[in-house]
Amino acid sequence: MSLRVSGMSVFPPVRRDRVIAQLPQAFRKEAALHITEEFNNKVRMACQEQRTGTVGFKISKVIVVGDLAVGKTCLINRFCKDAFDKNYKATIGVDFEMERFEVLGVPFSLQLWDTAGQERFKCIASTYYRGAQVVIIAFDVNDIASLGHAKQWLEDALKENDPTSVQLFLVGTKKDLSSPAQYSRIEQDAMKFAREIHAEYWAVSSLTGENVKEFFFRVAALAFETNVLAELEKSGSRQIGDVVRINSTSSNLYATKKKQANCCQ
Ligand SMILES: Nc1nc2c(ncn2[C@@H]2O[C@H](COP(=O)(O)OP(=O)(O)OP(=O)(O)O)[C@@H](O)[C@H]2O)c(=O)[nH]1
Ligand SMILES: [Mg+2]
Repeated sequence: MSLRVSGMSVFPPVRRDRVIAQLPQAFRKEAALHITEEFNNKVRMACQEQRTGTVGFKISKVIVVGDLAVGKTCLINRFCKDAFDKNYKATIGVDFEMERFEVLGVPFSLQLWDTAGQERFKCIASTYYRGAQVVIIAFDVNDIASLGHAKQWLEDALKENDPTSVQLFLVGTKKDLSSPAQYSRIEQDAMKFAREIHAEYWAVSSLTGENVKEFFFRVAALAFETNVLAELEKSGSRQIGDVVRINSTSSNLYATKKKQANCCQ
């Protein structure tokens, strides 16, 4: 498991290509979590006003689930390391990456949990599902069966979480391997399913990098927006600086960590 948390006490400037100033748009408007063009106004104002006083650690937990070998690890590696490995190495249990962003001037991190698709590791992997704010269900656009299994992955992930507060993404992988005609056929089914489960639909290629950055930017932006809105609602007139320190998602993360320690020794 690779743990890359740099600068816990002081925040070094975030990478310039991880700065999100505008709301990134959905891949398909017909299967989007919401279709507004800009960040929520309340969120923008809160970030603007508190820009200089903001301290602390704002973070969302993201889990990536889906059948074995659909390309979950490659997707994360393309985004976090700009690397692609054509050889399959099964994830054993889970893997973990931390990715730092700056959204509307506020530091924000995604904690990305890459889980195993292989049945024999599923039991370990599922102990890490808890406390997820975002669930990404990956399927291979060249393998209709992997889309069929998405529902089961969703159910398993939601068992460990509050279904009303989780943001869902359905991601078709390996787009480079399909012809436009094949792709558009599976896209119909995938978008239909995405709408049924209230997920946002994306299609990506980790080999070429197509839509990978756009996808994670969208995930980061929507997770951030939801996170801040929830905190604003909870805190009433409290400042976003306070919000950061008592973030409920982070306390969930600690709960997950404790659970991990119990299960995996
Ligand atoms: N052509 C192509 N191959 C891909 C792409 N993404 C992944 N692959 C290949 O698919 C295989 C499986 O990729 P992984 O990312 O390891 O799959 P996984 O979902 O993490 O698998 P588990 O960890 O077992 O659950 C590897 O051989 C990758 O090289 C892609 O976008 N295009
Ligand atoms: Mg993997």
